[in-house]
Amino acid sequence: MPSALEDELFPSTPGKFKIERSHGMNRQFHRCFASTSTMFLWALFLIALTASYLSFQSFVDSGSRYFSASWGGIQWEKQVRNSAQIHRSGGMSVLVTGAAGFVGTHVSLALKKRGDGVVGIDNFNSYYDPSLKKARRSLLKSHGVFIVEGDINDNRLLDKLFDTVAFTHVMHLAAQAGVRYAMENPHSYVHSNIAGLITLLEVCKTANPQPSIVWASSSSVYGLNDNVPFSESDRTDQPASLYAATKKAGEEITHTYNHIYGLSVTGLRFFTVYGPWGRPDMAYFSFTRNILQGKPITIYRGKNRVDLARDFTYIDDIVKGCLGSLDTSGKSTGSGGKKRGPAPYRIFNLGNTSPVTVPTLVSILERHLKMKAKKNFVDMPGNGDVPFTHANISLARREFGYKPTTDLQTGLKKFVRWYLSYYGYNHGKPVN
Ligand SMILES: O=C(O)[C@H]1O[C@H](OP(=O)(O)OP(=O)(O)OC[C@H]2O[C@@H](n3ccc(=O)[nH]c3=O)[C@H](O)[C@@H]2O)[C@H](O)[C@@H](O)[C@H]1O
Repeated sequence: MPSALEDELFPSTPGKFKIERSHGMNRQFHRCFASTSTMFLWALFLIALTASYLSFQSFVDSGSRYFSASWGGIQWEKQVRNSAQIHRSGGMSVLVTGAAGFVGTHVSLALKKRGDGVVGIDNFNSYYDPSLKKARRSLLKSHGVFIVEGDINDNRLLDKLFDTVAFTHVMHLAAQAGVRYAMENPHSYVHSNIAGLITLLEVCKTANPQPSIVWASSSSVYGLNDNVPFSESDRTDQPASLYAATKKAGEEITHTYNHIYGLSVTGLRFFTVYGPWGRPDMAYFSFTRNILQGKPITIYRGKNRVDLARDFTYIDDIVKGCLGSLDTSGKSTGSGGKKRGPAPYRIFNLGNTSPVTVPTLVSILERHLKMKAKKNFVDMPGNGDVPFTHANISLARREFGYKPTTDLQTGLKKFVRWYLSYYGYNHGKPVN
């Protein structure tokens, strides 16, 4: 005989229905009641199942976070504090974000060499070969600079760093770089250049004392501006790429934090920085690799076959600009998230003031490499590039004596020397 529950679940035999009807209203009421309580039991069961799944998930998440965290602990704190030690009078302790990046490595090294305290943070992402970033980390380690592996979106890590060291300055260089890659992976620009920036500023605003912030904007904010040379007061509301748009947004976002919380902010518009330990995604670097490997290179051309040009700026000049900015940044005025008075908000171009065309860049590389490039000229695709850049640097010169001294010929010679010593002529694989 089928049970009552089976009856509820399988009321499909026509004969049965007839019998049930003949039992009248009382039977109907019991059926209805039994059906509601069954559904109620099932609902309870499902809720309990979901709740236990969710709590298991959060246990797994927090567990994996705990176990995979590469930071924290007494030894870690000791390394952070040692790295942040200041070894000159009037020195600063600087948190350098993106410290395993191209500019980050050079700036960290220069600060350390003059006796400032430096702690780096870098997420070692794979936008380009992470082994180059790790080699830069080893270089910094040999000079006493410790890089914490972590993301600037991790506010717990940032809080912990500020709990461990009272940083006087933040040199914020962590970013998703690259103009054309923004069409491939737009969200990575939002993640690093917008969300990451805000996470960092939130931590800086509540830190006590608040640090002064110097950060990397970009020449690309000038976008379709055609006033030459580009001055800081020129319009920057016509970005040509999402990369440029996120950097411009960064300028507006930092202004807000300066205005509301009294954070001292200096934005640096870098103009196509190049040099030893550079970024493999940039033209001068990938051209070098391809020329050495006998592979063709693509040279973009503008409208009416006009050559593209960039105000290529050598890394050592950029480093001087970064240190000059840190030295003159002025203090933040807030504390505990409250503004106490107006704080400096500055923006500077850091360029070279002498644009060079891309074909000229290639011929300089050919000379240094003693090899001919296989050149493919193609019309510039609509991918965010701008036809030329040219910096007016008078503001930075006036404020902290910024004066670039390395021309492209000299700078590329140093780059090629480094490239060959790092990768050798067998290209691609580091020699050590
Ligand atoms: O100043 C900046 O704010 C930016 O500078 C840099 O961007 P760009 O000036 O675009 O440098 P880069 O890619 O080296 O291309 C150089 C030239 O080579 C041309 N180019 C490029 C690639 C190629 O295959 N062929 C080619 O002709 C290309 O059309 C261009 O004319 C940084 O990458 C960026 O992160 C940001 O910091």
